[in-house]
Amino acid sequence: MTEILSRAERDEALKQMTQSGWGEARDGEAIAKTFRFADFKDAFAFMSKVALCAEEMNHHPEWTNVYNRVEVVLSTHDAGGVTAEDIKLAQFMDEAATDA
Ligand SMILES: C[C@H](O)[C@H](O)[C@H]1CNC2=NC(N)=NC(=O)C2=N1
Repeated sequence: MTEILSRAERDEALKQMTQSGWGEARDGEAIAKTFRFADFKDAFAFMSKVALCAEEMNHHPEWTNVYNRVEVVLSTHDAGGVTAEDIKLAQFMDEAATDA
């Protein structure tokens, strides 16, 4: 079972990711980011790429899509907080978004 990150570990990971727009959510039990794309097609292409990675990782985002925006919240439900899996998926999302 993936171990939950300590607050210090999570804050350290977040420090690196804050530059790319990730922030704390749910009182530290999740991380969140809103991605904006040129249009719906690009937003959906991003979601399709991430969906395949999430399935591969067996680690899934909570997300909403409105036209060119994708709002994402990541947390490890089984652990009740932020784990390395969330950081790994967040990093994949950042890369997938730049490919859009
Ligand atoms: C049964 C299934 O393996 C688990 O529910 C997986 C699926 N995807 C998941 N996704 C996320 N974000 N957190 C989890 O704890 C999780 N657990």
